Amino acid sequence: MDAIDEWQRIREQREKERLNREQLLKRSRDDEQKNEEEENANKRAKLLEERIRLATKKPEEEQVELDPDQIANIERSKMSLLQKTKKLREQEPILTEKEREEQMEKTILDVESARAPLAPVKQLASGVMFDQVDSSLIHSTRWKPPRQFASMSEMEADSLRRKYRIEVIGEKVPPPIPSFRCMRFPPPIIQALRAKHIKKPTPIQTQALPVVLCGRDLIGIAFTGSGKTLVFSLPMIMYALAEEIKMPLAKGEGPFGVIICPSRELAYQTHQVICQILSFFDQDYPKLNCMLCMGGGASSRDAQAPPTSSAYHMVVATPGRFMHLLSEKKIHLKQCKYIALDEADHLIDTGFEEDIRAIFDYLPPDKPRQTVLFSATMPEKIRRFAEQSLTRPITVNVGRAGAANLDVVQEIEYVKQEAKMVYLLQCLQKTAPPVLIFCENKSDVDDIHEYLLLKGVEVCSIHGGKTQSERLDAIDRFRDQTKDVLVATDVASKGLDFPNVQHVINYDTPREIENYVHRIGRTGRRGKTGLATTFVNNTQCSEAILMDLKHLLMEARQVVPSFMMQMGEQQEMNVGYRVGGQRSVCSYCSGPGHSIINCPKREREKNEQFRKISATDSGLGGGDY
Ligand SMILES: Nc1ncnc2c1ncn2[C@@H]1O[C@H](COP(=O)(O)OP(=O)(O)OP(=O)(O)O)[C@@H](O)[C@H]1O
Repeated sequence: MDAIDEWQRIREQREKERLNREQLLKRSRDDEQKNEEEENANKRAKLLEERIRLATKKPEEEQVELDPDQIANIERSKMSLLQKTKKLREQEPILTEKEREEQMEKTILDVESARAPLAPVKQLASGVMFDQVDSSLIHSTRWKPPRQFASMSEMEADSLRRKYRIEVIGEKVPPPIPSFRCMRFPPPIIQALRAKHIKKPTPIQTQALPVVLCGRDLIGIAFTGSGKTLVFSLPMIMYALAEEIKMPLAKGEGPFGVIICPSRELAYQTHQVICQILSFFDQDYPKLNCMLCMGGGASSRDAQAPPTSSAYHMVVATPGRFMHLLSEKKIHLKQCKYIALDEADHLIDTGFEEDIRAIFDYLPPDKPRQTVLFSATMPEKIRRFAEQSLTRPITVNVGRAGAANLDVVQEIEYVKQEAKMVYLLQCLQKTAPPVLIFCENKSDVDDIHEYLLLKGVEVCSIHGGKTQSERLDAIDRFRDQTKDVLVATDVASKGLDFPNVQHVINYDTPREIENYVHRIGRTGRRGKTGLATTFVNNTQCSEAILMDLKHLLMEARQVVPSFMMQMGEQQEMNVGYRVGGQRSVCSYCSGPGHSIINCPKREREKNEQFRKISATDSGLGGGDY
């Protein structure tokens, strides 16, 4: 029994050993297979990698040799930070004083123009910029130049442009047309122009009207009083007329076009110009309405209620009020294809940029539209800004942007601060009325107004502290010549058109040369000559403005007083003006006597931003207007 048990035990033992051996053998076979599979997978991955590398290999990668930059990079990576800085300093090009200054100007300008361009938010969000949009988004009108002009060769067109000193930039520029009749305006418009003694287009109108009538975007630059208002008003009327004939507007509908102005006074004036023209449309033509939309509450007597009971084909507006109506959905821009920005530099430059951007956002992003920008001055910053925001715009330029009107005789007089008021009375004798007196501050306007009233002068005044009704009343009374003298802050310096102003007196020198150009531009309009007298003294004038003034006078071939002439090279260098240099205007404000580095306008705007003074719809930006 024991032997049998023993035998049984040995058998079981052997059987166990055999099973273990088999298991071990199987495991080792499995491992081998696994290894083989892994090896194959690795081989396949390597093969694939190699194929990808070969397929995507750039020719230069085939070179095994490293290029000098790669070597330098490797070397640089081994360096300490101090060594790297030293090396970079050594590699910096040695710039001359002038080159360094130019580089600095470029950097400042790049920073200043780096803000996002004007475009509907929807368009910006989808990454579509106006200059990249297809031509189906360009507003097209039915207007065509008459055959004799359409068939004009480019050479003929250029020679006509040279004759009128017109400069154009852009593709496929329509020909200049020196006749309103040839511009195919309907009889009521021609009659309305005749009634205002407007028979022949001014140079800016000769070229810019065909551009806008064709439906192209425009950047218009021309000196003060050269008739820019008609360039953006007449095409809007023509477009509204064509649309109304095609499909009359129902109650509450419209507008087809909008003009945005930076001040209520300017909006009021432009609205009047359009209404005067519309009053010549007889029963043979559809009735067109133009709404004036501006702030100022109940006092803004001509401002209309939003269109619920009637249709408005056109709107002239200030940005703040217009934005308000848009946001309250009291007005919409679904049918609007035409938008004009008067004094665009001023609108965009000051606190209105955000309002303008918001207004653009209400325009349908996928429909064609036409944008027209106009200004008497067009600093580089605004030009860049506008070029980014328009569709293949055409720039029409008559004279240097920011240059003074050559029809104005400019006189500069040194008057001590305490003698100014008395001398003012004497100065008023220089010409017959009407005379405009400009001051920087509201309190000076009030003082002069009171003083002249006491002296028996028929005088009225305007500044930002007065009610809207008082402001418009003063403008009307000066315009209809019931008053001989208007004393004003810069609220009246931009764009306002008074007939036959004989003399503009700058009681104090404006802080910026742009304002000087606008102020003196209130005279010498419609081709007539005018006189401008500016009081200067050393208590109130900055060196930069005096240098600007000196160069502006020289450019306009005016007499430069000897004390200004003596402002020598050293002072010119102090304010950054390069005598004999190629560039002689500030790329920020077009001032001819300083550079962007020490631009008084930039300085003021920076300070204003710092103090968080934002412009309101009350007039012209911040400041003591
Ligand atoms: N072709 C023309 N012929 C004669 N007068 C004109 C002509 N076009 C416009 N005018 C008149 O010239 C005056 C100045 O026009 P407007 O106000 O449009 O000038 P502007 O260029 O806008 O000036 P600013 O830059 O000061 O705003 C107005 O009284 C206007 O009626």
